[in-house]
Amino acid sequence: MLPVQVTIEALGAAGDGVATAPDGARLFLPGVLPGEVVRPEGPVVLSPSPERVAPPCPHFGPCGGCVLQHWGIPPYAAWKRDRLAEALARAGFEDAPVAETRVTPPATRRRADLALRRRPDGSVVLGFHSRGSGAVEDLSTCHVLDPALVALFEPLRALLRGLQSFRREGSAVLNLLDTGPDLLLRLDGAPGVQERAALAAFAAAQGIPRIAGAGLKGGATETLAQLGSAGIAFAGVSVAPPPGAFLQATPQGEAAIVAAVLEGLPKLTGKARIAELHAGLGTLSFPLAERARVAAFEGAPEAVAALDAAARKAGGRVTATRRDLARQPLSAKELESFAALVLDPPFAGAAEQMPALARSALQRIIYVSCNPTALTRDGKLLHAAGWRVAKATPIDQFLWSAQLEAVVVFERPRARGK
Ligand SMILES: C[S@@+](CC[C@H](N)C(=O)[O-])C[C@H]1O[C@@H](n2cnc3c(N)ncnc32)[C@H](O)[C@@H]1O
Repeated sequence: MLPVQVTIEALGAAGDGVATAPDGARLFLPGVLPGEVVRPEGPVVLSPSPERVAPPCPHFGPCGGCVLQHWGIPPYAAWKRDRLAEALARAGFEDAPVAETRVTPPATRRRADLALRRRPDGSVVLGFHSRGSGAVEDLSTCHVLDPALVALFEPLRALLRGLQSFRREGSAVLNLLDTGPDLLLRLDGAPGVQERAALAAFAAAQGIPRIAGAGLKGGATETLAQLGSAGIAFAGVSVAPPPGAFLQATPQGEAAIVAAVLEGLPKLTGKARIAELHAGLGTLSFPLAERARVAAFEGAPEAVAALDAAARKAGGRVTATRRDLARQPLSAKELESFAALVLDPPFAGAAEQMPALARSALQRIIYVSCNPTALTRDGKLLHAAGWRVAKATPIDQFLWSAQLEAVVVFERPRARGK
């Protein structure tokens, strides 16, 4: 039986409040804050925290996109900073210098993967997955997404309602590029000739240069409508991303990551080279290339092709190599010629690459992390090999979520006498 009331001790990694029941059981309760007295059934807040604020979005609660809109920004940002400090402490870096959290503003997210469902009456549900269930929250608005993407919700619903190739479920990946919104539709049917005409008319009406399609379970991506070029620039270099490509979630988050990465570089001589792992489209490669030559490695074939084409046009300071770094990590020997290394691995981290990094002769490793648990695991190896943290910067790319992005600058202390 649930206790009558509990006090919230802290927030857990998923943003739920943690409390201890009288019988010692740990309770995880959504929508509460540290210090609040709460009736667990509901939960019902009996004494609200002074840090509690009114959530701005009408979908907050059921929508799984945000979990912390009810918390004031200063304590929320401090919580994210503490989580980074804890992740590093668990790796052995007890006193790592952790900067203040760089928080990104609302209404700036430029990438959304929206779930789609067709109701029995033919109408379309479009939104993020509901919290704790497979259902989809039908969104009228969104306070984190860029308004240019929110403005597409209703027109997309109307388009999808008329598409026979959308039977029961699908998703719409929207990337807001410099050239406008880029749309990738993953549907449970294949659009025919007439539907392609409807998609082209939709693209023209909504100022969408490209619409691509793919099956629900992945497979080949094909262009369904192309009215113009799709592009985005990094440090002034224009890249043509494949549909649905990875982008840093907000321009402000990207700028904060780039700034922290560049700040973490050592002094570089004219001939210095930087190794960059998990380079994607070159978000970091081109800013890095303003400081040194960059050898960029990336596993996804479409991303590396886009990066390579842009790099060649830009004059060759970036070389792009396709490499699966989980199967074929760079060896300590291969790393010898680099002045510094930047890695920005996927959520799983870089377990296979870390042993070679730890024992390499590198002096600096700049680790861009989107997963504190993987950062702890990967950081442990560096700690054991004598590395220290020169600076760690938490970056709140996913406002009001429990996710945490960070740039951590690892430095090898110089051997005595050198
Ligand atoms: C977090 S994204 C970062 C991309 C880029 N640095 C950026 O800022 O846009 C991680 C990248 O790692 C790549 N990746 C994932 N697994 C990989 C692997 N086994 N080998 C090489 N690259 C991989 C993904 O394709 C993706 O581009």
